[in-house]
Parts: sequence; C-alpha cells; structure tokens
Amino acid sequence: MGSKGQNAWKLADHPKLPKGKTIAMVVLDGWGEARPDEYNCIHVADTPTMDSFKTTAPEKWRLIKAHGSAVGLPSEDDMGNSEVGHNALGAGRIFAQGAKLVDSALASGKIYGGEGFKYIKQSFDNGTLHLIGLLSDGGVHSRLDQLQLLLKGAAEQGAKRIRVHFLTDGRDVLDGSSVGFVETLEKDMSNLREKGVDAQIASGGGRMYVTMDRYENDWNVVKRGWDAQVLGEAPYKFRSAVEAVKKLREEPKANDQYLPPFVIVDESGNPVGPIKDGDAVVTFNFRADRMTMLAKALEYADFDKFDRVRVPKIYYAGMLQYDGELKLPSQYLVSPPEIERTSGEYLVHNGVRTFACRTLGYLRSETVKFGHVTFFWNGNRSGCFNEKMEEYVEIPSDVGITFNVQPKMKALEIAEKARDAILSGKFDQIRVNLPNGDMVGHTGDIEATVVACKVADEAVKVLRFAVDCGRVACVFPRTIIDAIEQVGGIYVITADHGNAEDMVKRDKSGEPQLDKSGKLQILTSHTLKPVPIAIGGPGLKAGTRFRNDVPTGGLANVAATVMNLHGFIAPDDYEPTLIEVVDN
Ligand SMILES: O=C(O)[C@@H](CO)OP(=O)(O)O
Ligand SMILES: [Mn+2]
Ligand SMILES: [Mn+2]
Repeated sequence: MGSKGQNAWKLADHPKLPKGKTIAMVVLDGWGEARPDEYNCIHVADTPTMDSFKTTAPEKWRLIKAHGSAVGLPSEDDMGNSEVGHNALGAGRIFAQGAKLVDSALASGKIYGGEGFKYIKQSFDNGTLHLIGLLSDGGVHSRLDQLQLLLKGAAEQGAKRIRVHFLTDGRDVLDGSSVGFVETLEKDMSNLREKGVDAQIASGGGRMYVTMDRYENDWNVVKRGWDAQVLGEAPYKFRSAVEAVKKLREEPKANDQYLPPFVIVDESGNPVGPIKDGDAVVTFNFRADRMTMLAKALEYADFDKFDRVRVPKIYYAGMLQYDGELKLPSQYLVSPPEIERTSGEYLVHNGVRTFACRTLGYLRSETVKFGHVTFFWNGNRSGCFNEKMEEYVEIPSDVGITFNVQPKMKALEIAEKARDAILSGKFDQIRVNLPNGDMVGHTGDIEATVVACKVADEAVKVLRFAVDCGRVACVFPRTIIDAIEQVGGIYVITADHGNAEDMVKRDKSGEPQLDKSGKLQILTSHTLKPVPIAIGGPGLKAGTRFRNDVPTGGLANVAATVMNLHGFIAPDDYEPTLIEVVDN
C-alpha cells in the first residue's frame, strides 16, 4: 500500500456526516450482555450511564458479536478476548487469527516444512527441544491439543530430547483444571518415552506470577520464569509435575493463575531441564502480548531488564512472530495474520489533509491494558504510525496485586486524562480502554467485580462537580462523556468481549453449575456473549442511528462506523458500517 503512495490511503468523504468532530472511543474491557441474575455483576452493579444508553436512545444502542468466527477464531465455541477483539475493532475486517492459523499449519503438516521449524531442528541431534507456554484448552493464548500435535510432530521429525516448561492457567479455564491438564501432559510424555524420546516436564508456575506478564508491567514475573526454565532454579523442587501442582494448590488461597515457580528434579536433586547452549526453544503460545517479554529475554543480546545470569546460545522460535514491527522473534513456526491497513493508519493519512498540524488519536489505558488500544488496535504493531499525529500515553498500573483488592484500578485517572485530551482540542479521536470489568472479573471475586463495573460506568458517565473559584461556582466536566458534551463531540462506547456479565459456569439451560462437592463453579474467564455499542453526543448528526439490516454485526463493523463519524467512507473491503443517517 505504501508504495502506491498517498492516494491509496485517501478515504472518500461521507455524503452526510461532517468532519472535524471530536470522537471519544471507549472500550469497556470484559463487558458483555447476559441474563440479569445475581451472577451478572454488570446487572447487580449500579451502572446508570450504560443503562441509560439502552433505555433512553434504543436506536443508538445495539449488541454486536465479539466471539467465534466474528473475530476470526476457529469455532463458535471460542470466547472472545482482547487480542482478537481489539484487532477487529481497529482493523475493520475479520482476519483468521493465530489459533486458526496454527490449527491449519499443524493439520496440513506445513509447520514442519517452514523456516522456523528447520531452524530449531538444528538442535535435534545434540541438543534439547524446550517448549514453553500456557497449558490449557482455553484457546486465548494457546491450546493443549496444539501442544500435543507439536510434541508428536517434533518427535517424528527427529527431536530426541524434549522438555516442557508449562504455565498453569485458571484464567481462561476453571481454577483447579491445571491438575487434569498436567496429568494429560504427563501421559503424553510417557508415550513419547515409550517411543524412545527422552521427554519430560521440566518446570512450571502460574501464568500471572511466572513468565506471562505483559506490556513490561513487571519484569520480575518473567525473571521468575527465566530462573526456573533457563537456570533450573526455583523455590520449589519436585520429582513430578502432577505432584507439584497438587501440592502447591494445597496452600491456602493458592490458585492456578498464581502458583509459584517450581522445577522438576532427578533422583540426585538436579533440575531435569535447564536450557543450555545448543538447545532449541519454542514458545508455543500463539497470542503475542504475554510472550513478548520472554521473547525479548530469549532473543536480545543487549537485554537489560533483569540479570539473566547465564544466556545460553539457543535456536529460538515463537509459535508465531509476536511483533511485526520489532520482528520479534525473528524465527517463528507459523506466520501471523497480516493485519494491515488498519483504521488507525487510514485516519492518520487522512488526518494530515484535513487536520494538518493537529494530533490524531490519543490512546490510553493503564499498563495492564495499554497495548490493547495501541498494539492490538493497530494490528499487533508496536509504536505509532506518525508520531506527529498520535500520542500514546500510559498510566502505570499497580504492580504485584490481584485486582480484586483494588477494583477501581486506575479507571478514574484514565477518564480524567481522556477528559483533558478531549478538552485540549488537540485530538480528533480519543481512544481509551477501561479495564475493570475484565481484570477484576478474572479474579473470580464477584463482590469486587460488582465494584469494578460501577467504577467503569462512573468513568464513562456525565458527572459534574462544582468547585468554588471565587465569586462564581465553576463547573468542570469530570469525565469522558461530560467533556464530549462540552466540546460538541461524539462518543462511541463499546466492549471487546464479555467477562463480568457472567461469573459462573452454567449448564445447557443456563442454570449455574455446581461441582461434585456442591460448590458453585466460578467462571474467571471471558464469555461467548455479545457486547453493547452505543453512540451519541451533541456532535452526532440528527437522524444518525443504527441500521437494522446488519443483524449479524460484530466488532469488525465498528471501524467503518467510526470512520463515518469522522466524516469518511471506509475502504470497500472493510466490514459494513453499523450506522445510517436518515433525513428527518
Ligand atoms: O489476561 C489475559 O491475557 C486474557 C485472558 O487470558 O484476557 P484479555 O484477552 O482480556 O487480555
Ligand atoms: Mn479484553
Ligand atoms: Mn481478559
């Protein structure tokens, strides 16, 4: 596209909608629509703002799909997630996502003929193949069946010594399910051993405490993993991985997400699988955000985020390339989806013309979600398209806590920064992600999630507060919509996938499911539910409303919608807009 020059980026004018409106694009993370019962935290919480969209302007509120094929996932049983959700929101089209691409590369066997596999194969004669990743069938970051196929395939391709370093999940799947997954993996290892492959589990730990941090929030998480996986050092040592997970889960408050790191040792107490010179490493997650930090530690010669102590010379490949801009990692088994010509890039190109010298796109969230509205939004691309046009600002998240103890997170700080950006007049699009419903929903703490939903709603809402500034009481706009009202702008409020609207596992008829001991099964994961989208604000031209001829609309339809609201028609291959303008 770039080679075709500037004209190729030019968007046609919308026949009815004007340019120059300030647009607040708000993504409520993990905010779906589900039946209103006591396990629906959004329903239980006081959420007057989000409720009012639905009740007061039904023609400007609707539901859109956020899971399965609507976001490029292999099946309708695949829940949505932030990566695929924000990809679709930003790209305006549905791309076959990592999960699907890995499925087909494994099914066709093409994965074994690719450059990445040839690269790691160099270790097979004299070295060990290490596989590091999330062990579950959640399908958000990785899938157990893909790991199983890869193990089998690698052995058939000549790998003689294999070590698996796993992270337990409990976030995309039920807490406690780790034991079953580790038992399955143990069985696979033993099958491989019967075939003459020296295969063992070498280390483990909970995904949120070991390895799978993101957006450089807390490097200690990656270091704990490095120590166990590479150096073979961890506070806990076990002879078997099943025993490790069972034992560590006995600790009060222990859960799969936060298990401490451990290594598996042999009869003399030596770790069975530290990573050494000449070995190969594959990080088998297909999703990028929580593997990028480890990828940097494994690949970068001048890495300085923590002391690696020993840096083995390895053949490293990612399941996918995690960052197209950084080309990280340089070797990978499956090519990632090529998410190009995203709406952000189009808007930057068109903004030069219309709003020269102005800044387009002010994007923010706190660290744990920062990359969602930048990296994922822009098609898994780090950095801006045009530094003069975009400003990406980040509020540091609290580190080292689970968010049920701090359900407010930084929502109000995010909202206030967004407000300031709106009022500054320097930006045309202000994009924010409010993480509360999702991050607190993942803790499985229902009470805290109710608070989280209330706070997210507050961060959006019109709330004026008066300050006595001398003789007159000044009224300052407090939050996002209030600021939009003040500047005559437009708001688009939506979500990337469900989470907080359903906190229990349900049977086919939708009733909460109990486990064998009669206990409610808490759902920490995302859901298959649709999400709301609402548009409004004084800048929205009269007669603008949702069309009713796009009943199957999903997140990918939002980009064309927002382009319209900026006064443009989306490119032909974008999913259709959700809105129409009717003459009154
Ligand atoms: O925390 C994460 O990594 C995922 C769940 O695995 O959530 P989200 O897609 O909302 O980022
Ligand atoms: Mn999300
Ligand atoms: Mn989530």
